[in-house]
Amino acid sequence: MRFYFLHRIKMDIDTKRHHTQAMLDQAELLFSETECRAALERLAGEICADLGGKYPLLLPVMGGAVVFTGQLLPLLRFPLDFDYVHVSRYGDKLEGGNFNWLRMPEPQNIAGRHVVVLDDILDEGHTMSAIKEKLLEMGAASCATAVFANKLTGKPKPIQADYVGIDVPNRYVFGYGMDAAGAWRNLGAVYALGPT
Ligand SMILES: O=P(O)(O)OC[C@H]1O[C@H](OP(=O)(O)OP(=O)(O)O)[C@H](O)[C@@H]1O
Ligand code: HPA
Repeated sequence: MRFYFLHRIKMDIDTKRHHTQAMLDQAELLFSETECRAALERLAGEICADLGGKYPLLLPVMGGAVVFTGQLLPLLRFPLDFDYVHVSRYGDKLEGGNFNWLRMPEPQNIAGRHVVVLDDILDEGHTMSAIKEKLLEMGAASCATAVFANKLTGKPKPIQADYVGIDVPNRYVFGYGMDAAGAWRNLGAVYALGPT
């Protein structure tokens, strides 16, 4: 019986691995690793110029911001503090739903600080807008926003990011921290989902 279940789990994982690989094989490369690096370095230069003297508090939005943040931090050679926000409204889906607030920093760590929210993508803009509103309510002195990718949705957004790495077309994109059905956050380049 135990063998049957282990065998079953392995088959499920094999199927999932196969589907996940197929997703990448059918995807379109939008920005290569070299192009992503160049965009990151430009964006880091802008943040250094504007915020280098302000001892800001950096707040990545987990989990999509993990690659962007990990690549960006070593380029910010000035004093800063670090904490994180964890909120999700897509989960493994391709369309956003209700917010699932999983973590916000303690209000006493926000009050009076210049905060910089980091995220992988600004799509409809609801996530960044809601986070910024909360941080200002918590007493942040200012709230700057930086996203690696800004999606050109062609629709009005409740917020525009102050710092943008790349503009992506109005398609579902993944890589560089952005997931496709939970997978492929680990890619150093940015892809658009192919036909399903
Ligand atoms: O601009 P919006 O339309 O609000 O979408 C952008 C948000 O969606 C994704 O998060 P998601 O909810 O998928 O959680 P994740 O970080 O776990 O991927 C992404 O990381 C942004 O936080
Ligand atoms: N890709 C990955 N995650 C996302 C996207 C997207 O296009 N939009 C919102 N979250």
